[in-house]
Amino acid sequence: MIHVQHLTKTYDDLNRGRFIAVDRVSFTVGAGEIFGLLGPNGAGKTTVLRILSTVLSPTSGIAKVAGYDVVADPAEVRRRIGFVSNNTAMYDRMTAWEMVGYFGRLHGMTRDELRERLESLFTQLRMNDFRDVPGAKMSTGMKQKVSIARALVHNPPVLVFDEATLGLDVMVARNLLAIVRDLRDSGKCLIFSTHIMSEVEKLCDRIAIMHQGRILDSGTLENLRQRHGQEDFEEVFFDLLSRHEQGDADVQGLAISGAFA
Ligand SMILES: Nc1ncnc2c1ncn2[C@@H]1O[C@H](COP(=O)(O)OP(=O)(O)OP(=O)(O)O)[C@@H](O)[C@H]1O
Repeated sequence: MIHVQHLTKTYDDLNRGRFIAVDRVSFTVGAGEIFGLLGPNGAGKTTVLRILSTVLSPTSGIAKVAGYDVVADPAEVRRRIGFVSNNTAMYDRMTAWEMVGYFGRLHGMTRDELRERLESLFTQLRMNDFRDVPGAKMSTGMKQKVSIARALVHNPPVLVFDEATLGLDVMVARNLLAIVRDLRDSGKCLIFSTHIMSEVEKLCDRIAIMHQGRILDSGTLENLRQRHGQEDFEEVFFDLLSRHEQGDADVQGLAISGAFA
């Protein structure tokens, strides 16, 4: 479903000069799988996800969604992907129902298709009790559900969650994680980016640890624990980051050889 190979993105930054935000990143994600991108601020997670959703173009490398290349077929990619972040803007005067419907129309859905889809989405995400509440009066949890419904309205097979739990209280965040699991169980292909270790531990089928634009290691939680001889995932994470910062030859070599891809 998602195929990323040697993806690289450089920015020409006034202060830093030519800056490599994403450095030869490779991974694949299948249907019915949650792939976690875990990394500190500035690791390059959002840049990867923006390239996948065709908002940014890569400098080099390949990114494909459901078989379509993000550079060659951006419109086909957009039909098959939904993007959820933590800062989706709401229209104050539109109700939840109107807002999700508006995005469905942008995707070219007909009136009848849309009515049926909205009924089922509002039920699935338990949004019926606030379908007529305008954006200005929504709680943070309601807004987050609207942004998930917006991303799901055209029923894409691939979904991207970019730091989606940031700023949510514990209950709302739990609710979001439960929705992500349900989506996985219904066969969707999901990427979930976060800097919160416990979220990937609880949620993700496979995890890639990203730092300074590179994937330092990836695999199931169990693979990562075993490979690094640590039961505690936090230790695995900090060990990898500090070895990378010290320029450890093993970590560099493995990343370059693609052993962690
Ligand atoms: N338009 C831009 N011009 C220059 N540098 C940029 C630009 N956008 C992002 N960067 C830099 O690229 C690097 C990766 O940023 P990115 O937002 O992808 O990281 P992230 O892992 O998502 O972190 P965060 O959690 O802080 O969003 C950072 O050093 C950032 O400053």
